[in-house]
Amino acid sequence: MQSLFSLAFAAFGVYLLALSVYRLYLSPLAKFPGPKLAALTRWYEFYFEVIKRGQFTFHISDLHKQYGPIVRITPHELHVADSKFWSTLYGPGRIDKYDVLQQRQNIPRSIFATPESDLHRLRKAPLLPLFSRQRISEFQPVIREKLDILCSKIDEYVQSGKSFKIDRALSAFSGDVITTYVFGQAYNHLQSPDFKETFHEPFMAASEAGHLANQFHWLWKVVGSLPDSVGMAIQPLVVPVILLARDFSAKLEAIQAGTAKENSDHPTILYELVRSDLPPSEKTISRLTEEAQLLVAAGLTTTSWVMSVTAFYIIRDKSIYTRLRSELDTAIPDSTKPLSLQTVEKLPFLNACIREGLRLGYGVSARSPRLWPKSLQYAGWTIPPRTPVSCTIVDHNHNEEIFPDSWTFNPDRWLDPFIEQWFFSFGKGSRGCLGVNLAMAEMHMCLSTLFRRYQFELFETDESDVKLAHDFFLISPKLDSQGVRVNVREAERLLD
Ligand code: HEM
Repeated sequence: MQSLFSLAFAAFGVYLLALSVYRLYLSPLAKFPGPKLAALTRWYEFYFEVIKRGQFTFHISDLHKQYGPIVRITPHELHVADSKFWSTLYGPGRIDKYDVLQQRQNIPRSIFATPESDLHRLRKAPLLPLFSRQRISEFQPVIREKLDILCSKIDEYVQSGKSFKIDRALSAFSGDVITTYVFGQAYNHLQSPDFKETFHEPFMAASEAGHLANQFHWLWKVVGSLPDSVGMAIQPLVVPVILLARDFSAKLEAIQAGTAKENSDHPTILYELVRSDLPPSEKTISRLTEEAQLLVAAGLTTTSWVMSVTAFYIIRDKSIYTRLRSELDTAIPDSTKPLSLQTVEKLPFLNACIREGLRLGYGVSARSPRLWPKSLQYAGWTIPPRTPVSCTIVDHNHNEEIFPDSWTFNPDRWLDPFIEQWFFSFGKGSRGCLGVNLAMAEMHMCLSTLFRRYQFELFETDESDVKLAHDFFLISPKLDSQGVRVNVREAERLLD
């Protein structure tokens, strides 16, 4: 028995040795620059993502300073820090995503996580028309209705003189907008006292757990199979995501059974997907639940975070605030009348503030590798076909040649039309953001309303509360941040 054990141990040792020799010297990626440890094992990535909690993105930026614009970051992956390469890598064409990352968010059959480009195309097709400019324009009354609720809640802070967390208010707003569009009914987080109840914490916890699931693909299955009480004891924040998925499933069952009541004022995504000509295998409750989870998470966390970052910088800088207020006062002479998206989306300075907020808020901070079917050329290097290669928005947004003084919030840089070609915040190509029109509509309507109606001041909040400190795929500032806290009063009219 003991000799059998020794034999197995020795065989494992030989296997590890052979694997190491292959990865370091024989692999088609062996010639690419980068640390030997990263080429040898994914534990390198594990250390920065799991132990150091979302630090690999920053470490990759440091590796580029040492090794140049192309670096081997894992045994199987390359990373490029070059803004000019974006349009090639994320350009049009049938490009697969990296299947190793498919399990990280526990939504492997959602469009975001689907690796194969043909299957992705099939799944995305019925969603595209629902997020067109036209459809989002027709959805304005819902955004306006949620804005009215948001303003009525802010009015209570005006009356009481109490400070509040504007990031939580915006999270509740975006959450209620997207859940209304996905299910036809909101979770009414805008009504929760001090916006305490939002999906923010569960989604962030799930997002961080994704780093672990990225290494151990069975993680979500194990957590899902545990009794809730055991799961709660191990990771109390992740269980709400699993409960949420069950709630989404129950809603879908009701829709498929025809027992849920459809809202006729606007199309509702899940009803449309159930009615779509997707094959039946694509319309199962479990598959559509994953799609719903993606839509809510993608729609809520990115948009509300970018709005919070934008709001912070506008409030902090008096001259930016005053310029924006005067543009809004002119464009919206009567702030009590229904706001039109078509009016506010044309405002140059508001637009510039939002683009700059997107630049410093990033939206998504992690890499998203693509696998090209053919070999790719980059700066004299030939990248073998189907090698996972990525660029990161954080590197691009701090490219000092394109965005000089890149850590400064400077909306004016977006007033030069030349810069538009470098706007990558919503990704590119067929895998680019599905929700860009909805996100832009929410940001324009919400920020113009808030800054037209109210005068905000920061309360015990500084830049570290909005600065990316942990890449959990979603953006996280320092972990002990208390949020973006503000005092508020009614705005006085500037132009009379
Ligand atoms: C400020 C807000 C937002 C930002 C910065 C943002 C950014 C992005 C980026 C960069 C990607 C591409 C990721 C990749 O290449 O792997 C993406 C994908 C996606 N986004 Fe957004 N997003 C925002 C808001 C939204 C909203 C409101 C929705 C609404 C549901 C949404 C839904 C999606 C979906 C479904 C995908 C996956 C698309 C696909 O795989 O084909 N996003 N987003």
